Amino acid sequence: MLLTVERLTKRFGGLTAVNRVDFQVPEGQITAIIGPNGAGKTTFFNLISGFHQPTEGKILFKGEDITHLPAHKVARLGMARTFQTTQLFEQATVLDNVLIGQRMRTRSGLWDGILNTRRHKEELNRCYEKAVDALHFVGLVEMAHFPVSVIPQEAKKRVAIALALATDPQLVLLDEIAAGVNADETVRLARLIEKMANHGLTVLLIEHKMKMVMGLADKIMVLNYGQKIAEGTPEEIRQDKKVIEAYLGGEQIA
Ligand SMILES: Nc1ncnc2c1ncn2[C@@H]1O[C@H](COP(=O)(O)OP(=O)(O)OP(=O)(O)O)[C@@H](O)[C@H]1O
Repeated sequence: MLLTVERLTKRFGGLTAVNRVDFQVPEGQITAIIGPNGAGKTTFFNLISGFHQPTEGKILFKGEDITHLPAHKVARLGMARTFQTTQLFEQATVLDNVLIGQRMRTRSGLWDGILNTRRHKEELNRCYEKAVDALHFVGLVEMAHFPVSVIPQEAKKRVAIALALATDPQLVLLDEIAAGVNADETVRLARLIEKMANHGLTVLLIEHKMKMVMGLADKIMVLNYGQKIAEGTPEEIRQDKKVIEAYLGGEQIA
């Protein structure tokens, strides 16, 4: 298992956003987390990526205990997450966004940037190569020098993915990557996620678009009020009574 989570719990005052969740992410597969609004999905992502400290529980990544590691250290170990496209720098180019994002995610301070040594320059060259590779992978190399403000929404999603890929991850966390794009764009983004898995990356995604999740995921975990209420293949999840109940009156999962 690439990622193992044991009894993971996060309380915000009296509210238990994530409640004793046991969960595993197998290497090389696409795993999805679904659940109604407020179910705890984003909090779960924030916990495993080191942005929130768990109240209880344990997180193992590649066999290493990362429960109390800060986000930049988790990133350096090979876990990357996407953020909303609103966090991109609109006036900067696509390439600069990837370069800046890569540094922000894997560095804790500015000291290594200020000490402008030869080692530092070599590292910058490596960063540049990785950023260009990532743009190739997501199909954005032609837009590398466009400001983010002029590119379409789907391309912005691809920039967000390139940002994650440029940190050289083994596990990529995608947080609602298909939100706010149309049906054709959603299909194209799904193809890109498949391409990531085909290249050996492990993908964990939160997604509200059920058709996309059902078509993509090898395994799905369902959260409701912070608890895991089901886990299984898309087929198993579709037929699960608890899942159907949790979604009644909300979105359709069929
Ligand atoms: N920093 C915080 N402080 C207090 N409560 C929080 C905080 N972050 C999340 N919560 C609460 O925890 C619960 C779970 O929220 P979370 O955003 O993880 O759900 P979600 O499943 O991602 O929802 P959505 O699908 O709407 O994004 C909600 O009741 C939310 O109000």
